[in-house]
Amino acid sequence: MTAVGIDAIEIWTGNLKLDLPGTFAPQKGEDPEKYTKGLGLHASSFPDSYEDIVTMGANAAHRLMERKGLEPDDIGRIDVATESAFDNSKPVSTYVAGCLEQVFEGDFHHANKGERKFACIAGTQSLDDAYNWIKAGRNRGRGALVIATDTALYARGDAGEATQGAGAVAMYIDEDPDLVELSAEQGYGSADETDFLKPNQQFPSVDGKRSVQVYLARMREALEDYEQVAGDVHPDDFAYAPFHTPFPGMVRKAALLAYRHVIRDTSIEDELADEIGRQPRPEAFDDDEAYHDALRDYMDSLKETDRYQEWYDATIDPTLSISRNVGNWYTGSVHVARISALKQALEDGRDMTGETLLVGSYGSGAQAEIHAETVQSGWEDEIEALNVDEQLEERYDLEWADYEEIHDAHNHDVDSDVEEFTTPESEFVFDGWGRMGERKYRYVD
Ligand SMILES: CC(C)(COP(=O)([O-])OP(=O)([O-])OC[C@H]1O[C@@H](n2cnc3c(N)ncnc32)[C@H](O)[C@@H]1OP(=O)([O-])[O-])[C@@H](O)C(=O)NCCC(=O)NCCSC(=O)C[C@@](C)(O)CC(=O)[O-]
Repeated sequence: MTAVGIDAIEIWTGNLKLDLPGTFAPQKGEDPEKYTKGLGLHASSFPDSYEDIVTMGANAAHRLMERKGLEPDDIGRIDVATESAFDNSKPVSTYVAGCLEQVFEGDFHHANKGERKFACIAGTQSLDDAYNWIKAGRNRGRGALVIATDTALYARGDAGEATQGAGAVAMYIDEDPDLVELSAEQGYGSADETDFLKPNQQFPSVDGKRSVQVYLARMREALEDYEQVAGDVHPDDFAYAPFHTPFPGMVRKAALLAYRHVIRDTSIEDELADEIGRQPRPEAFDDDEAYHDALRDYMDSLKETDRYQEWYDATIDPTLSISRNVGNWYTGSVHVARISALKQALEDGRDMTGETLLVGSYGSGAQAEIHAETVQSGWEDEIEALNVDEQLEERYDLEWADYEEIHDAHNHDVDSDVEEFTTPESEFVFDGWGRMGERKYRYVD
């Protein structure tokens, strides 16, 4: 069977940055360590006044197409995953195609375009659509462009304001991919939940504490479902586990639960038994409460073991390095985590070809999905070609007053006219409104 997966990937961060411990925490009267140690966040990315989900998505796709020498004719689908769309009918992918047609010869008239919505998991669902389209043989030798782009803003004063972010990830899905092959096996955990939603409103209604619990519950279901099709997962089976990362502290919680689950009935549980005992089993308890108390105690002890900490440092921590500095990119977040891990592997000189990634996506509302990816032999060139560090370094560092202005500039209910903080260069920019209320874009050399 032909391998199908991600051939190339590019990211585009919003051009502005908010320093969370340095600028945000003091204004909130909070300890900076709530951000750096608690949430695990140092900074978030924001779009400048001329940026939005279209410019960020088109800029990431432009870089990707140029680098891979792709022409519009090579692309048979453009799927955009976003939960920040500004139009209930015309998909963002049409705007992105319009942008790209300004800089490439040819057009995308024969490409199928769409938009996917299911909170943050829509990016992974778009990968599925592309994978299925290619596997079904309907692609006529062409690949799919998948773009995950979001401006994750919360209402001012909402607890979620700490976890904002903005950026896009563009991926080219093709046969015989250079980066990773996607597994056919997938596991799902899905339920009708009311934890985070935007009922025809720009900023989310969110029950933050509950959203954390729902994330953990759905991820666990997805892992169990994945094991039904792929067999039991063992920690030695995968090199990294990139997870949806609304903030690194969320993944810290998920990783501990996942580790407990995957070491159950393995030699690792046996080896740890002298130090912390064996995992509690429900049948040994008279009631649920006693079982859950025992489970919590076991997890507290597990977290402190060298064995767990070494696993966490090697397998999870490398997936969080970009997220720490950009915040939540919603649909792009798990794809940023994959890049972080592979970037760390490259910096460590690790040979990743043939290694497995266990990828956990999540979207509020709520659904989790787990699948595996096999790293391909072209991965080093793909990751080496990224300019993530330069992009992050070049962001304009917002003062508090700037932050207030730029939040207003992107608030659909506020009529504000904010000067740009950065000067666009070799990128698409928002260029005003058309006669039917459409957004217009232009490429700035
Ligand atoms: C995440 C919350 C709830 C945090 O809400 P909060 O009330 O601002 O923060 P907190 O008081 O819970 O503190 C956060 C952590 O910092 C710690 N802390 C506190 N102070 C200190 C200190 N001085 N030194 C060290 N640590 C400190 C504190 O103990 C805690 O750690 P924990 O106990 O949870 O491990 C909020 O930011 C929020 O509502 N965020 C938005 C929702 C969200 O991100 N949920 C995540 C799961 S849902 C999801 O991932 C989906 C999503 C959001 O991406 C949307 C989609 O799918 O489309």
